[in-house]
Amino acid sequence: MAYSESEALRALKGLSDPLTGKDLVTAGLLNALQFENGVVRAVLQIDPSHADKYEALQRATQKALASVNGVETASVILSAHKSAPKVGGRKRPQPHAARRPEGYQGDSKVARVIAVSSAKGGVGKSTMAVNLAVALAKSGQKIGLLDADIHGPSVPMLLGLAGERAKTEEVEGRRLISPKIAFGLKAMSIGFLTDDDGPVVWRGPMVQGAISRMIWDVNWGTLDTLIIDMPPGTGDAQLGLAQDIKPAGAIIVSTPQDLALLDARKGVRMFEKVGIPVLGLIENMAVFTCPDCGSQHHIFGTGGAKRDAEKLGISYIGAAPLTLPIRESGDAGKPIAQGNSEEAKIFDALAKAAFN
Ligand SMILES: Nc1ncnc2c1ncn2[C@@H]1O[C@H](COP(=O)(O)OP(=O)(O)OP(=O)(O)O)[C@@H](O)[C@H]1O
Repeated sequence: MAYSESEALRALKGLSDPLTGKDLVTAGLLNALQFENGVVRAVLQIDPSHADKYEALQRATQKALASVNGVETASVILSAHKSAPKVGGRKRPQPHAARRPEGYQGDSKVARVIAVSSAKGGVGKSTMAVNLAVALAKSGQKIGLLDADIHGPSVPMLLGLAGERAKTEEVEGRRLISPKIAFGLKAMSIGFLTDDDGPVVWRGPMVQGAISRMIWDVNWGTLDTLIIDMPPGTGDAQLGLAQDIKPAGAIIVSTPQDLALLDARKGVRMFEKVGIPVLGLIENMAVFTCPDCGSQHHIFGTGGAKRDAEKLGISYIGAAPLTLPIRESGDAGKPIAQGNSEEAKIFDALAKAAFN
């Protein structure tokens, strides 16, 4: 039998909200319910201060949805996200009360979303995401960059925006967060939304809620590409995030080191699991050229990334070298891709190859 939303809602009405005792639909927990190609996705909007109490409900919801006719896979995400408050009293028509508008924010025109991911920390994923974004913006494209690395947001520093705070603005009756503009692109990071400089220690559902908020409640306007700098790793948090964001494709960044490549394989599998195409692998820190004598050193090994990409059946987009100017420009908040250096040309070529 084919999937029917009313059957799914009936199944959900059999589950109760641990706080109010009401069924989860009546309690208003159901924030989104979508079905596509055998996969049903639900988002439960919860109060983050009671996140613990909802873990059992998350599992029960998943089980209930998986038993609905026509459903092959059910995925349920807990989100602390609340829709942007309406201002000015003007009501906008909502296509379905329990469904988030398609796309990344009802009012935005974001042509596509691409995730930049690494299975392992410290391989230069954020440096890569920032420089690819700057290279694309330099070529005249409208680019947004969302730092989804909640625990270690580095985009503010890499774009020279450390310490800046985001403001909000009213857009068509909704209060949205204004992105920061730097090097011709629009950027958003949790670093612009929090007040203290300490590490952000949040639980999974709260992280997802914060990232959803940055996607749906930021005034991105019209974009050719929104690049998401994903948190490193291939655990449940990253998987949930990939499902929540549903990017059109993912780029994996890895160093040539065996360990990083092994993890990169896990990253490829993670995206495959949720039906997100992997656009290819970019190798970072591939070679170091001695500035004094010009000799080349493959500090993290050589050849493995290309071989692995072939084995995994994904394309090998290209490589960036390990150079002092890349590191120094990152630390100084002036991405190297903005200029005309040799490195900038490499990022221009990588951006062209990855986002053509
Ligand atoms: N190609 C490169 N050449 C020289 N230094 C680099 C290069 N790529 C990244 N780095 C440096 O390596 C360090 C880690 O980079 P970055 O923060 O981009 O990694 P990451 O993978 O995003 O890390 P995390 O996963 O911890 O967020 C930074 O100091 C950065 O300047």
